[in-house]
Amino acid sequence: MLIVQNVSKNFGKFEALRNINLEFTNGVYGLLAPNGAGKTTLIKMLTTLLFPTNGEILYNGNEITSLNEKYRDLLGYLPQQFGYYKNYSPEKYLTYIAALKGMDKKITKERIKKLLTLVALDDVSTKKMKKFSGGMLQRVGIAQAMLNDPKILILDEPTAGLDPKERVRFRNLLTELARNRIVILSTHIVSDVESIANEIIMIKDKEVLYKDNIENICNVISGLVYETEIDYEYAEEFRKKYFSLSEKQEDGKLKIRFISENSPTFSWQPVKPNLEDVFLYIYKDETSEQV
Ligand SMILES: Nc1ncnc2c1ncn2[C@@H]1O[C@H](COP(=O)(O)OP(=O)(O)OP(=O)(O)O)[C@@H](O)[C@H]1O
Repeated sequence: MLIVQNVSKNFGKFEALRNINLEFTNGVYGLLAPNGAGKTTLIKMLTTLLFPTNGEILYNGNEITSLNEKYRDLLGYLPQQFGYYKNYSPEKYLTYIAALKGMDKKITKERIKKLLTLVALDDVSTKKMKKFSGGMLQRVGIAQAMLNDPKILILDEPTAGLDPKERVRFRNLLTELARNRIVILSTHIVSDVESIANEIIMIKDKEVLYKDNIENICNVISGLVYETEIDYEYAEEFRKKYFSLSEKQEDGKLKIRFISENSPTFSWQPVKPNLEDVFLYIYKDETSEQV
């Protein structure tokens, strides 16, 4: 089990994270927050690239930095930007990374073959990566992070640049990988984690706001989400009164999904909140550019 205990991180006088407490067992965890909330900072501490200013991170009761190599052997990490050599093939690249990790040559060969099949790159294993799509490169990145069969797999914004089809494939792969390990996935895109995460962690104002399953998180705004149809002329006034979640043109009217804490009128349809609704509501004060 991986435990983050009373962890804070300051950069000089700037406080990036405050009093973070988290527990991870096997499964997929979605670290979901807008850009700049501190996801990468938390991930860098989990991967020992940064040290907490206060508090500690424990793996099976031991402080991770004191475990040194032993911890890094348990860890697979795909950073936001992963470096690869475009003139290398996936096979050559993975062999190179395995050598850097000091892995046994015989084991390496077998392992690379299996991993390339797992990430569906076996048919291009000897092709140079320079012609690969974003999705193919991300899968090479995952294979690289999986080389040592890690107990903890950490992926920082792994779906950036993937098309919708590649995202689906990627999600299915993660579910497969999470059966017997901790997978922590950071993203600011709700749909990346909505269908696969066992738990969602949301960070707001430098602290953990929620760490729970999706149903419980959605219950936070249960009874507050509605849909209704209004005339376009009335839209601006309506948006001032209620928080608009989404809007769609339908038969000359505006179909609007929104949050209201007032008692409903007869023309409002109560609807079940989803994770996107919670995300938009929780981070409503952040600029839309950040979200
Ligand atoms: N080395 C650093 N020195 C000073 N401030 C930093 C440093 N690294 C991060 N920060 C600040 O800490 C805050 C959190 O940054 P972080 O990169 O962890 O956010 P994030 O949620 O991962 O966003 P993104 O997805 O854009 O990386 C930001 O305000 C950032 O400017």
